[in-house]
Amino acid sequence: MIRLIREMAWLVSLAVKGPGGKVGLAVFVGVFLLNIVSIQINLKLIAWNASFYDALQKLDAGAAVRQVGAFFVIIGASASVFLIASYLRKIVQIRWRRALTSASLDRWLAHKNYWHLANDGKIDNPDQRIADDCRIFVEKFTQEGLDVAGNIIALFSYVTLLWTLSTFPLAFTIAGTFVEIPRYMVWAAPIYVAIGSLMTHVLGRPLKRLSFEQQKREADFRFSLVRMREASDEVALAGGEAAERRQFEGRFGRIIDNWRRLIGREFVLGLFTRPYMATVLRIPLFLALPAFLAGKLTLGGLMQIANAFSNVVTTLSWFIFSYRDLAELAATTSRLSHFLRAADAQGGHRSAFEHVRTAGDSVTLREVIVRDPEGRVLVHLPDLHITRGECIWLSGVSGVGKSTLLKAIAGLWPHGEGRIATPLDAPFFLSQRPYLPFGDLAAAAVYPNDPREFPPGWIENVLAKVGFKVGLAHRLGSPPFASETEHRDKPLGLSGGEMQRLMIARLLAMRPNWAFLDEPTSALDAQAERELFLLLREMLPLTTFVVVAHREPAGLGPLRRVDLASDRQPSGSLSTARPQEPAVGLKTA
Ligand SMILES: Nc1ncnc2c1ncn2[C@@H]1O[C@H](COP(=O)(O)OP(=O)(O)OP(=O)(O)O)[C@@H](O)[C@H]1O
Repeated sequence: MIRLIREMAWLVSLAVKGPGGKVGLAVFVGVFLLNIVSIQINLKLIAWNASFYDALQKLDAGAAVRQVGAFFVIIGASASVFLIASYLRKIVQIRWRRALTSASLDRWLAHKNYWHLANDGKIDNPDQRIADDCRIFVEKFTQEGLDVAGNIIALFSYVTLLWTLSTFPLAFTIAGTFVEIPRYMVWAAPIYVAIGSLMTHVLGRPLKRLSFEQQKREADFRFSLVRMREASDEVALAGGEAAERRQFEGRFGRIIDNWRRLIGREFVLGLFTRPYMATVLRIPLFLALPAFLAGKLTLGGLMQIANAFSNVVTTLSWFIFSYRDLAELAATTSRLSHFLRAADAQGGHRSAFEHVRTAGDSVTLREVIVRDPEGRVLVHLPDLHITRGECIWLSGVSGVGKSTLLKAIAGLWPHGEGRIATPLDAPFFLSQRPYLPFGDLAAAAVYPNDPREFPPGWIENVLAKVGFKVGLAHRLGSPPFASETEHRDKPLGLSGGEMQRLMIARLLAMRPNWAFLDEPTSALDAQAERELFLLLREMLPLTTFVVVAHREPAGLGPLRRVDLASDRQPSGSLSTARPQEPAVGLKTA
């Protein structure tokens, strides 16, 4: 519990420190003050009960009419304060959600944490945590947090009132003994609520776990739908509808299973809380009845004390009424803080490789061993020195570890050892599976740059050079180019080869000194590949190219071939010993 409160405080501090968070805090304090005003108005309403019912008892028509007028004034004030407070609370929610989302995105994107977290598999559905959990946390916290604080003050006010009103004792004889409980209405309230809270807690305890699980399963289901949308071509061509349907139903079935458990538990809890809520306004009347019947209270006094009592009980019962929301707030706090802490921990993540950036004009690998996550050796490179302007062809059978070696050089892959020295100027890495961002063809061509940074016609020219000619103007969209935040629902509709041409255009746009390309032309015929490589060499004469390819990349000029032989240790071996023979052969093609 203390840990949960600490995590909650940490999340709130992130929201407050973020952009607009401090103003949010000021508004939050304003809402809190309005809540106190609302308590004062409620006290007025309790007092109104005495005046109104006493007027009725005395059949004083003038006083009764005045009290009707007073009632509308009090209710008008109460409604206004409620509406203003509720509007301002939503303003706080906007500000704090923005700040918390921004803090989450910062942590997720920093140090390539999104990559490490995805590969570790420790954090499920980060998208849900950023999109949903930030929202739920802020909504629930601003609601429940204000309620806690407001209820503490309200409780103090109502108990004081109840204490002043309930001067009469409860007297009875039990087994011949005379018992007198002074101010029994004050004691009855907490006892009544304590029993209620205990019952609620016992019956509702599994709700937090179930609510946590429900959010996770919902996110898993949604992710599978998004994945299918992304892979619509592949699924359609493979005729995978039935298989996809099966797994959708499997995931949705898991939602239903947990949902049933959740509603079952809510039902059990409701068996207690519904009757409790229904009786909370009447019980005080019954409890104060002996005093009224004994003539110690007027009708107005009875109604006033009943109101004060039910206010004490309702305030104390806040825990019971809000159990479901509190369970959701607790689950969301755990999910979000777990995610943010994991991202923070990744920020301090140390690769097993010794990465150095040097001022020199070379990439040097010394005694580099790349391993898979289980520790098996994939690649052993005793010594590799690549100088500026060279072309390296990185070859080897499928699965030997070529892509993984590139990821290790990029500083992503953490499993292995050895020294990797890279120059200061940022190398360009092209992944085997090209990524298309939201936006039009121009945005995709120069990603991650902004197309608006390029002179008019420049991107079009590069695209034409790499082979986009037909319908290029239409595909580029009309300037100014679509914003990168604009959602692109319609796919760009590129063939595998066009996608690779687009990546070459990207390379030309970036003009890096160092380019590491993972199977950049595997979808193109030999003639097209040669033309593109000749173009690259012509336009980037000083760039170093390290190309992973299954066939010799012709057109880039003289090549040095680095062949990564398949030399894996037997499956299941966790040995850290180096292979007997170096797994690399250096040949000049
Ligand atoms: N994220 C990962 N988690 C676990 N193992 C991985 C991961 N990525 C790669 N591997 C392991 O590393 C091996 C080498 O993969 P890699 O993609 O580097 O091969 P490759 O030589 O580029 O193959 P190909 O020529 O088919 O693209 C794979 O067989 C796989 O077992």
